[in-house]
Amino acid sequence: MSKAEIGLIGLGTMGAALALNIADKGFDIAVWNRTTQKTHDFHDDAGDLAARITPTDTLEDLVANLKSPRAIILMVPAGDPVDDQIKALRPLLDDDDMIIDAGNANFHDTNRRVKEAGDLPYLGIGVSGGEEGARFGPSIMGGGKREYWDRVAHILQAISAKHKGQPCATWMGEEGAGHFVKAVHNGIEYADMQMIAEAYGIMRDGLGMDNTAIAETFATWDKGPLRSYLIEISGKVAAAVDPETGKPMLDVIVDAAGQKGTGRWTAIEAQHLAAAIPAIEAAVVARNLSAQLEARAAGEALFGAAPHHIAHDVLSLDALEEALIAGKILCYAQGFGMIEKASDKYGWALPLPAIAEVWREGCIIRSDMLDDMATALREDPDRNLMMASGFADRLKHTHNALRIVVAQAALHGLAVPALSSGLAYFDAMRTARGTANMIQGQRDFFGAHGFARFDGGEDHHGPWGDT
Ligand SMILES: NC(=O)C1=CN([C@@H]2O[C@H](COP(=O)(O)OP(=O)(O)OC[C@H]3O[C@@H](n4cnc5c(N)ncnc54)[C@H](OP(=O)(O)O)[C@@H]3O)[C@@H](O)[C@H]2O)C=CC1
Ligand SMILES: O=C(CO)[C@H](O)[C@H](O)COP(=O)(O)O
Repeated sequence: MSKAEIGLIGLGTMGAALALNIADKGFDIAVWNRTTQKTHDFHDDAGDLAARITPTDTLEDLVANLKSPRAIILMVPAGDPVDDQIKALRPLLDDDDMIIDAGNANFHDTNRRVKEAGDLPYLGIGVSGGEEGARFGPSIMGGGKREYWDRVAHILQAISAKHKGQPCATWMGEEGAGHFVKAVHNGIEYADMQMIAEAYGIMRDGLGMDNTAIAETFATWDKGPLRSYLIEISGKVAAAVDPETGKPMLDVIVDAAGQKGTGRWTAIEAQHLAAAIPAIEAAVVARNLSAQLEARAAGEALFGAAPHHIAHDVLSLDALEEALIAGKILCYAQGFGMIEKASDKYGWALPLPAIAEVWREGCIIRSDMLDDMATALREDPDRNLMMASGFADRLKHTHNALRIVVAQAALHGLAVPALSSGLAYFDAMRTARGTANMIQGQRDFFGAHGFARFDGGEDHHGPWGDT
């Protein structure tokens, strides 16, 4: 067999699907996995595609089976496994061979690895779409030197999702820019999922709807402005029945959300950047809180269950849909605002409209609304998305519904942290005169930190000694 065009390490959920996708698009690929049996099982199960796949038992064998200059994709868990693989590979590679970390790396690690790689070509690429996306067309966010991206772009664009024929695989910028954009994607994913879960909670506990009615509602919303992969799968999750018990799946799944860390990375980085992403942060906190099962049960025993039931004439499903539309716009406005801040801080010149475009298909947050976001960001990438005319009009029409949902949820003891953070962000961003003058007064009172005055000057002090 002739040498392969590209190599891949890590035949887990994503790596296996990505390798099949690459082979399916006509590229010969050599693969290696830490557990050798998995490599052979993978090859045995590859059907017609097996002819394009070279299974290898050692890293030396993998490297020997690749065309020079080589390109090797890592698809292993973030952190030490990536560093360990780089360490093991490095001595086997020539100077112009390339390592491509396609997992969910923390972009600070990618920045470091780019530096440590020196002249060895290194790319950090964010891949989104889960197993199905990896197999049939993910969204790909590339980071590293442009010339390195250009070397493999023909493969990455061929395997990516397409929006009206346009590949959803784009170079985002130098160093860890691709992994940064993927982290923000995941932060938005967390907030989008959390807001949908909050709407589910209002339907289940507030409006007393059963899973079938909830599933139908999501299916209806998926035909309107909320049309998106996450709304679609939420309807399917709500409709699914547990084959073991015959109960709705949602009634057998424990209400404690897992997380691998990308949302947390985004929240932490937002603090470093002084970026305002409250809905995303609220979604991360909500996952942390969800894990406190025993403490929450103790809280309910101590304080009693909240009243929950909301009358249907007070809160309609239409209002809930509008609240989700408003929440979604506000959450994306926050995410894109954070990307803009990072672009300035790290000097990446991140292409905001192209980011919206690359998220239109293939990734977990894909939705019809992203196409409109791409258009709005093309018109003016520096403007907060909530101020773009199309989105401002939608917010003018929907923010009152968000207000009603948050108010009713608060009155009935239903926690809606992401929706209420979205509303607070909206209200803060449409308030010219805020309340931070009080904070500045307090800071100056206890620490002589100084404050600016409306009538001029930056470093004034108050007459606190006289009070
Ligand atoms: N699952 C998803 O939906 C998505 C995942 N990702 C990212 O893709 C990457 C892979 O995830 P996923 O495929 O889900 O993970 P899996 O757990 O399914 O697979 C992990 C793979 O990495 C290998 N591996 C684990 N630890 C090491 C190590 N220390 N050294 C060498 N190889 C190792 C495993 O080999 P072995 O068989 O020997 O255990 C396995 O092949 C992660 O960074 C993840 O965050 C990105 C987008 C979506
Ligand atoms: O990157 C992804 C989707 O885009 C992965 O599925 C990731 O694992 C999701 O994050 P978490 O496990 O924290 O929910």
